[in-house]
Amino acid sequence: MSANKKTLVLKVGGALMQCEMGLARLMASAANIIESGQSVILVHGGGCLVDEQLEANGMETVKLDGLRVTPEEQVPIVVGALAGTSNKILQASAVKAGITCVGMSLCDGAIVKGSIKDEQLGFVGEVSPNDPTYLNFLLAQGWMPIVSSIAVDGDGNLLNVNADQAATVIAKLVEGQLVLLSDVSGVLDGKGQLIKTLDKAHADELTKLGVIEKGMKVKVEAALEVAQWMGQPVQVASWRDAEQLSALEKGESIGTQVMPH
Ligand SMILES: Nc1ncnc2c1ncn2[C@@H]1O[C@H](COP(=O)(O)OP(=O)(O)O)[C@@H](O)[C@H]1O
Ligand SMILES: CC(=O)N[C@@H](CCC(=O)OP(=O)(O)O)C(=O)O
Repeated sequence: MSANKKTLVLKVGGALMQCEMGLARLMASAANIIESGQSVILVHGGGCLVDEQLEANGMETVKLDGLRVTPEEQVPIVVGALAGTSNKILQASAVKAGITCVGMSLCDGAIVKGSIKDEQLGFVGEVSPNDPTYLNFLLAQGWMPIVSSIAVDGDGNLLNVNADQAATVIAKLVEGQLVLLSDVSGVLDGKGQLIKTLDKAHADELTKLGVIEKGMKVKVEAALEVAQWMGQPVQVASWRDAEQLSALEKGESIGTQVMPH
């Protein structure tokens, strides 16, 4: 791997797992980027798969400010949908695209420290960067880690972590370039138009107005946190435009550029 290129940390949302064409395109782009000498880490969600699995088991989905309230009885279903089904769907697609990948979660190699975020949310985790050794080892082999957002705390509780928040921690761990890929072209304004650049003041204003809400509120907060931490913009874009990812290398922007200031 080239030493002067930052590792690309791509976060994909759950809707991708239900779109075969989107999956194939994303993996083809990732394969090209890896081929060009840049390392890639894929961090993924799977919220819609969790919703489906909960419903199939007669359980309710409750969210607070974009985060799933996760009572103890839902933990096995959440873990199965994220660390199991979602992770393996992505691995299968990566292998098909010729990528050597390793399926993992936030529980592996002590990469992060996890704790319960807020008792109100149940088994929802907050994570902080801990030790990048395992990830760096995988990247040094030219392999692509595929990371689900399941973590564990010091007491051995499995925790459900929002995948955008998981991606911020992975980006910090490897000091990588973070791109949050969702099912929308980026952050949209009140008229549904794409916002090309977004700073904190503008994001706060749109959040107050209710234009940025739910999952996008969590995503923008995650993007702002990493942009400020790294001192460089973070992109929020669509996985439907995965072929545009190569434009990033040329310094071009895709989707919404979330600014550090
Ligand atoms: N201002 C906004 N711009 C774009 N999407 C928004 C906005 N506010 C709320 N959303 C919602 O946020 C969703 C993306 O967040 P989320 O569902 O968590 O995505 P993912 O699963 O890809 O992480 C969009 O599909 C949209 O429904
Ligand atoms: C605590 C929390 O909200 N966890 C998320 C984890 C999955 C996720 O974030 O998936 P997307 O990226 O597809 O939204 C959830 O259970 O839905």
